[in-house]
Amino acid sequence: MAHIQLTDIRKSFGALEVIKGVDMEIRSGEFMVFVGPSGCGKSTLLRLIAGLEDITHGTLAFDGEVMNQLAPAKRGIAMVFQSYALYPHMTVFDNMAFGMKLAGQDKAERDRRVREAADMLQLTPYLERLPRQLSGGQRQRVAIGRAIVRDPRVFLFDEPLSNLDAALRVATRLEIAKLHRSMHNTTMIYVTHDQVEAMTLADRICVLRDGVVEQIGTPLELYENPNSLFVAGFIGSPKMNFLDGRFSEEMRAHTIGIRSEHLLIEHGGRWRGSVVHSEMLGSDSYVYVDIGTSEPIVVRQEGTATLKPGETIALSPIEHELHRFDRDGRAIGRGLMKGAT
Ligand SMILES: Nc1ncnc2c1ncn2[C@@H]1O[C@H](COP(=O)(O)OP(=O)(O)OP(=O)(O)O)[C@@H](O)[C@H]1O
Repeated sequence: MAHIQLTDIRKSFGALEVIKGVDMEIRSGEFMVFVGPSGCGKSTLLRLIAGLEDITHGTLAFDGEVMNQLAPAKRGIAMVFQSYALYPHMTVFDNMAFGMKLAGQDKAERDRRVREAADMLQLTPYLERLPRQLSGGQRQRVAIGRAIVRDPRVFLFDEPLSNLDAALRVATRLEIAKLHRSMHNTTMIYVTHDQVEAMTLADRICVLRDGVVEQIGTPLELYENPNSLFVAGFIGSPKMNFLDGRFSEEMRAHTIGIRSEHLLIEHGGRWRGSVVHSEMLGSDSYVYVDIGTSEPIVVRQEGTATLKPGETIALSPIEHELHRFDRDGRAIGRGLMKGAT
């Protein structure tokens, strides 16, 4: 259990500054997810918190205690990486118990903790197996189990699911959500590229851009009220549609944004266009429509889309769901402006 405070954290590699003054508070027991484009500094920020990189400037504190100079092993953290790095010649049990053995914990306690973690992660039937006799998802659960038994104050995950196939990712994502509920006192920080992981796991998401924090909020806050074009375009799948000034004149915005589920295909709709392509996902469909913007806009329709490429259709936005952005990409409000026609 730790409350984490980052104050004006900066990190340079030689002359290159990659973390450029980050202020952030992560509450005790919170699940914080870092997202952002490749190279924005997510992993570096996590490694600074872990103590795997030195902080160039600023203060990192856990529960008010400054961590900057403290060795990683003394911080009470456990980290799970993309590669599981299990010892190939050791059983699952020994892999999980090894750290405690090194720390001199007695056998009965090691046994108890490993069994408890194995139970939590449904690994009990595999305790005597070697890593190579496990699936990728099971191996990653062993890596998580090995971290749990250390009873960390802070749990750090760096893209732990990115080596797994789609089905295993979902299953292991659910395990991690359950784990957070059962370890509700443990602060967790999780780096991912995956929208769904970020939206489903996070209490709050931090969107990083080029070494600075762009916005921090709950998944729904970021989805519904992004404070910039950048966050609007980054959070949500499919991506928010952006329409330029030609479409937004009466809204007095430089750009307007509208999510795929807030567009209606209807006769006499406001924008005319032609269908480029439809994707059927089973429960719903994405229809791509060329209305004269630089990229086709995407419309979500329930069920199976029956529209054919080349068909002309008309679309209307649900007006109060529009997002308006100024010339600098800052959000300036939702819906039509009062008094606009
Ligand atoms: N040890 C290092 N030496 C020099 N530059 C580094 C080092 N580690 C990271 N960088 C640089 O710092 C920047 C941020 O890297 P980082 O790995 O934190 O990004 P990221 O957001 O995690 O990216 P990705 O999503 O691709 O993993 C990048 O420009 C990277 O090249």
